Amino acid sequence: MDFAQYDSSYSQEFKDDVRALLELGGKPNISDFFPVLKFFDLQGLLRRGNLHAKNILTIFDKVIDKRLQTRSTSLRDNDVLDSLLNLNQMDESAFSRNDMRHLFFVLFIAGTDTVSSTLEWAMAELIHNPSKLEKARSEITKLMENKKNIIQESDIPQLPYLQAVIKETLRLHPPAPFLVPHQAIHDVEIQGFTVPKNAQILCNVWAIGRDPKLWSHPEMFMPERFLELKVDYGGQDFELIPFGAGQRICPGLNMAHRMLHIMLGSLIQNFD
Ligand code: HEM
Repeated sequence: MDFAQYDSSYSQEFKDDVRALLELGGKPNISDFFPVLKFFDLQGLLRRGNLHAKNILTIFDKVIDKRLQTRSTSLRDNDVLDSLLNLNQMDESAFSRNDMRHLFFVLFIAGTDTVSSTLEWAMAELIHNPSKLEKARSEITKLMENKKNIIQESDIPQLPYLQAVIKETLRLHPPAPFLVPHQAIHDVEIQGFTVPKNAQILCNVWAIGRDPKLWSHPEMFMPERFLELKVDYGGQDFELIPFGAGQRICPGLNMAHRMLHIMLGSLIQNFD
């Protein structure tokens, strides 16, 4: 079963369920404003979300079953699934099959649509701004002149304009526009506002990314701004936090950083 095979029915089903779950998660939910209504799930968001989540978990079950059939009794260590199955076989109580299904669930939900939607936005912005696309292409062509292969991870630091394109895309189109809901564990005062204990906190990074007090011409796609600004999305510069910040910052940041640059870079390098 190969998720990367675009014509496989599993990968299509899986993609549709992930997309549907993320769309449901991004919809305004009346229960966020009136928590007393949570139980009634008036918009059916929870009910529909649970259906898609169940489908995804079933697909993982099939993947795990198939691997269990093909793998021999000895412990193999070929990929993440093998390593997790080894852990599970060594001590089922320490790492159960259910833990495995849910670990894959969170990794795939958090790590697929976020990267693909950022890539789609980057391509859309570049297509609407052909001079910026040309600038990105010439930077890549120049660097790769004497190299035979497509962009590698080690090339990323030498591609400042490509890096600026990714930052500018995440500024304008953060895939998690409100980050992930957090909860205040005690009363806290921030700049004169009291946030009461247990309040749900949504951080509007979409609005921060377009705040005219922070960015000049905030609605314009201008990667050049990042060539001068020393601002990064590592969680230290609060004007650009598409991955969040602090203790719960996205653990996939480094992987996403590499994937975004390599994928966008090789698309620009190889297609017109
Ligand atoms: C453009 C790509 C991505 C963006 C913008 C992004 C953004 C985020 C954000 C905003 C959060 C919540 C942070 C918070 O609680 O405030 C998060 C959490 C998370 N992300 Fe990412 N992410 C991306 C890619 C990935 C990838 C590739 C993976 C792994 C394969 C991943 C795995 C996770 C996980 C497991 C969490 C939950 C962490 C926790 O609950 O503490 N993400 N991400």
